[in-house]
Amino acid sequence: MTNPLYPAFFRLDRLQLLVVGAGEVGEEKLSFILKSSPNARVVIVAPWMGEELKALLDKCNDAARTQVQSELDEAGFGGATLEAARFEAEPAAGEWRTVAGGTVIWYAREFRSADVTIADLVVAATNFKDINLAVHAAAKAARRLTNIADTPSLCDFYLGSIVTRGPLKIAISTNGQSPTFAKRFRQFLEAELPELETTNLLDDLKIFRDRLTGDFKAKVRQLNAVTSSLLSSTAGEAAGCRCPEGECLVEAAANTAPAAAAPAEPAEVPETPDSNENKA
Ligand SMILES: C[C@@]1(CC(=O)O)c2cc3[nH]c(cc4nc(cc5[nH]c(cc(n2)[C@H]1CCC(=O)O)[C@@](C)(CC(=O)O)[C@@H]5CCC(=O)O)C(CC(=O)O)=C4CCC(=O)O)c(CCC(=O)O)c3CC(=O)O
Ligand SMILES: NC(=O)C1=CN([C@@H]2O[C@H](COP(=O)(O)OP(=O)(O)OC[C@H]3O[C@@H](n4cnc5c(N)ncnc54)[C@H](O)[C@@H]3O)[C@@H](O)[C@H]2O)C=CC1
Repeated sequence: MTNPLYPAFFRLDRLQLLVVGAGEVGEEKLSFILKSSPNARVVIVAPWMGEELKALLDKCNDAARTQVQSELDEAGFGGATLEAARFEAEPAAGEWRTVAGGTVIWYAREFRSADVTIADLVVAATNFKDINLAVHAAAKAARRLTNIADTPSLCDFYLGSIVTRGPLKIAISTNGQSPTFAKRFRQFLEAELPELETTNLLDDLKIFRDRLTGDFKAKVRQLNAVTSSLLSSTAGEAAGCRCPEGECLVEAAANTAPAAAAPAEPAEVPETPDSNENKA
């Protein structure tokens, strides 16, 4: 079977998300969305909201109340954010903030076609096929990107399992074939990828990258040289080396760190088939 899905990473603080339905599935979708993108702006339309989702949102809100601006800035969530979308002259049944400046607003009523106009992305998660179909029809008529949770064939995009390690974000999809495998593979990667070392490695690489001078090709050469140990550690594993607890990566991070402190002269590295030098 072919797999033509194209992954992209959305900035949900700049986009408005509409979720129709706030029961079990709405809770599952929103818990992962807010975990990965706590700065998201979300509008929920549903006559009732499940207790678990309410509890999750209350917890986010409580944490947000004790948040101080400096912590937000430090976590990279500072600065201007977009206002959350609202339905004019309609009272919200609930409004929650998150630590990262995200907002969730709930309107306790049935879905109306015009609701989709406030959103860039629409997720339908009600337990009624006909309502989900109505959400799909309205969203597509308004050319919104649409996810109909119970009908993969109507989805413009799938929600994936997500692994976050500092700046590294990995999204997993099985092309809709086995969400349970996506979940298990997430758990596998979460267990394998050390949080601190992965974050440090990427932070060092950013420092190194920011200090590079010279033309594009020279920069690519230096970045390839300093990261080549990452590939050799993978090659080591392929050759039978089983490093427990992600030690290969830790080692690679350690080897990379000194280079981050003082960028080396452009190193001559052999061309590899995946060399990026000619790509902008
Ligand atoms: C197409 C897709 C559309 C979409 O929702 O975007 C879709 C569709 C459906 N899911 C169903 C069931 C389950 N979904 C999960 C879990 C997750 N589902 C997620 C994504 C996706 N689910 C998209 C494809 C992703 C891909 O390409 O792989 C994850 C990854 C992300 C997320 O939800 O945010 C999240 C794991 C998050 C994590 O833990 O990391 C579990 C397991 C569990 O809950 O423990 C079960 C029960 C067991 C099972 O069926 O596997 C059903 C049948 C409903 C029914 O039978 O009534 C449908 C409809 C159908 O397939 O027809
Ligand atoms: N994609 C996925 O990962 C999964 C999808 N599903 C499918 O998702 C669907 C939803 O199931 P649950 O969340 O368990 O249902 P649920 O009964 O827990 O919640 C339904 C929600 O829809 C809302 N709703 C009902 N009528 C509405 C209307 N006219 N307008 C707006 N909101 C309305 C309710 O207020 C409630 O919040 C099912 O069809 C199920 O097959 C189920 C499991 C996983």
